Amino acid sequence: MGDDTTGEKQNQARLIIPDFLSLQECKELEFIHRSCSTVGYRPNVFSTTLSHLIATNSPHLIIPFLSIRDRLKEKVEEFFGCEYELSVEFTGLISWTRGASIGWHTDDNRPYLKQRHFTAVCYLNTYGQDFKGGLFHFRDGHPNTLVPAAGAVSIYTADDRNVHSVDEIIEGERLTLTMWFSRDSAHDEDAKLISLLSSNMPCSSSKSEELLLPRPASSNMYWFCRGQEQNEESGFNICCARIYGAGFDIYSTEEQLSCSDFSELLERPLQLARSKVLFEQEFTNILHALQVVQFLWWKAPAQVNSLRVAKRREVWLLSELQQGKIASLKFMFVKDNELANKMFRDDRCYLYEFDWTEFTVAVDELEHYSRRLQKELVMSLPHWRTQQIIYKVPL
Ligand SMILES: O=C(O)CCC(=O)C(=O)O
Ligand SMILES: [Fe+2]
Repeated sequence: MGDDTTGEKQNQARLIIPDFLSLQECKELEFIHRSCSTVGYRPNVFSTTLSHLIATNSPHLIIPFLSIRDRLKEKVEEFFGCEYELSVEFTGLISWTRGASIGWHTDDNRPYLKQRHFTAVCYLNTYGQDFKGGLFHFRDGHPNTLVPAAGAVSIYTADDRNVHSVDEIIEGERLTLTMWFSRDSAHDEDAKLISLLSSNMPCSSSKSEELLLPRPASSNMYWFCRGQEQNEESGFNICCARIYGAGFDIYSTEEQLSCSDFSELLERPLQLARSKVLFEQEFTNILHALQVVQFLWWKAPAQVNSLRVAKRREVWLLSELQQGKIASLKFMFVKDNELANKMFRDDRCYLYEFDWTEFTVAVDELEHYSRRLQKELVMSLPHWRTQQIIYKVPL
């Protein structure tokens, strides 16, 4: 994000820090977003909120947000001189794809947004490398244009000292971690999240050992259409499109693929295939399959050297019949293949030399990763309940 862009100290209205997050932190949040996001609140925008993670049986995935969230809040309070006064009003991963943009606005520009006092936007990927378009502009003052780069954060007041806009995305997916802070503790998201967690968490000791697997929300939250009109005859399911976009196919062992219950199909066990080869293991549902695929792409470069020996799984060559089934599934879940490809096809996943052994390691590694986060969550929750605040508990 440019050179020294430390913002307008004169009126203390904005602060830009180029390397606030490590690349590893950016990649981990990217993994979470690509595994869990739903269709967002504006055209061509996707989002992953903390409450959504809790509601879809993935509460442990809020753990990677915590230290970043704590550091950001501290930074905002320090810069604006309001130590211990702010509440987090919203935390979410937001991605913008082709066609998304926003004109001049302030972040408190609606009566129901007046509680938003400060904004922090962390850029998780990089202009020119991961997406084209999507430059950020402040209308007044300096700096006026920000070129998003992974790890940078931009902090500013949500009022009219910081009228801003984002250029249209031309290609790729522009990803941010966006947070809003309020001086009004009535708008604290932590209290709501803690109460959600308490009602959604497996609390008995036997259950807390059980591996948390994602549970899809209602199918319309994953259905993307041009112009956002809900239409099953056009558009596509974003979870399927992301799996296809990474070079995999989806296979179901269901005897009959019927169109009437087609969205339920994604809530049932599914298998993954690639280049006419089927992987033995069944995944619990489409979100679980998607999570495995995204985990592989997150970890792939490092995994080659992994010493862990995976439990062996078989792979089989697909029969003609199975290939037919794969094609009908694709036809059901991706009506607009051209649009799905434009949005989610990642050529890097095709160039990469794929290997089923490495994939098997990724499946096991994901389980270890989830168990580790789960353990941390179970240990942290009592502290959060007592303090009524969500934070990284030193364990
Ligand atoms: O992503 C950005 O750079 C800013 C987005 C924004 O202005 C908003 O969501 O209000
Ligand atoms: Fe904004």
